[in-house]
Amino acid sequence: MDPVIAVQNLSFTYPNAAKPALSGVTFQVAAGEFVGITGPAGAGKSTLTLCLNGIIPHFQEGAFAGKVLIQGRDSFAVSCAELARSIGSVFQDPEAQIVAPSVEEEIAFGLENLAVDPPEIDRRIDEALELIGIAGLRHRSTTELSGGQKQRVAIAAAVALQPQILILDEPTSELDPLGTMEVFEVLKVLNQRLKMTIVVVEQKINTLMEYIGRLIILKAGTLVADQPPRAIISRPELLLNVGLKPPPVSELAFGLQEAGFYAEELPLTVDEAYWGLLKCFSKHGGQR
Ligand SMILES: Nc1ncnc2c1ncn2[C@@H]1O[C@H](COP(=O)(O)OP(=O)(O)OP(=O)(O)O)[C@@H](O)[C@H]1O
Repeated sequence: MDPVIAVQNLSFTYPNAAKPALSGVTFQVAAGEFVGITGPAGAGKSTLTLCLNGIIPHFQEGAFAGKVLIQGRDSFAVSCAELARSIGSVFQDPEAQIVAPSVEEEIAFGLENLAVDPPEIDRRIDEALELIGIAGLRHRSTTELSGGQKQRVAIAAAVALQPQILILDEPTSELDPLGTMEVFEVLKVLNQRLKMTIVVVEQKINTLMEYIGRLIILKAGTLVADQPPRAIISRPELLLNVGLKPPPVSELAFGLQEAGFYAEELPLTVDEAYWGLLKCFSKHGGQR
């Protein structure tokens, strides 16, 4: 099947910048994938998301080379508004993204711009709020919401447009661990229930690894790894090389594996570590 996102040898340099923000980046995303993008500050993660939703090259000047194909359409040849029909965007700071005084109006905003009929707008607002688990917020003022609620409203507004692909740039950077988990649970529902393709930039590697099917690591504008999370944690140097620590449960199991004690698949979650350790313990412990 054709990829829904194809990035081919993409390079981008901001005006007057000494070096490129992205350099020869190539990867593909298939329909229904849940992909994470991580890397240190300045690695080019935000620039890459701007290339995916067409803000680069349409609204940001700079030297652009290579190709970005969204559902087979060249981002250079198609307008941002046209791309927005296939790819929804959620940015880091919901404050900057939310423009309307009430939750209902915020979600209606994008739909009105697409000239969707009022009864259909009403239906889509209900559907999006229900799906994101914030139906009770429909009539609330956007200024009264917590950071986590605002971020979920921003996701609901993007989802109401029914994009096949959702791209999020550090959507949990302002959130505590509970808010972070809530956002990722919402993304899981969108991915599993609606088969939406999700691409999320995230630095909180522990949470990210539990949800994604593949992790792309950027460093200084280049792609340094593109593998499933279990392959990444079996090579801890990949994360350490970009200043990120592997999840503690994975690190522990990796250490035990090196010492010849842990023989199971490396765990990504505490739950997986628990069962893996229990199996190893029953093998080794039985010989006491
Ligand atoms: N508008 C801009 N003009 C000039 N240079 C920019 C601009 N935006 C980003 N850059 C530079 O491009 C490079 C990549 O930045 P980018 O914001 O894409 O990285 P990032 O990985 O998202 O970083 P962070 O995690 O800090 O958000 C950096 O060197 C940054 O300074």
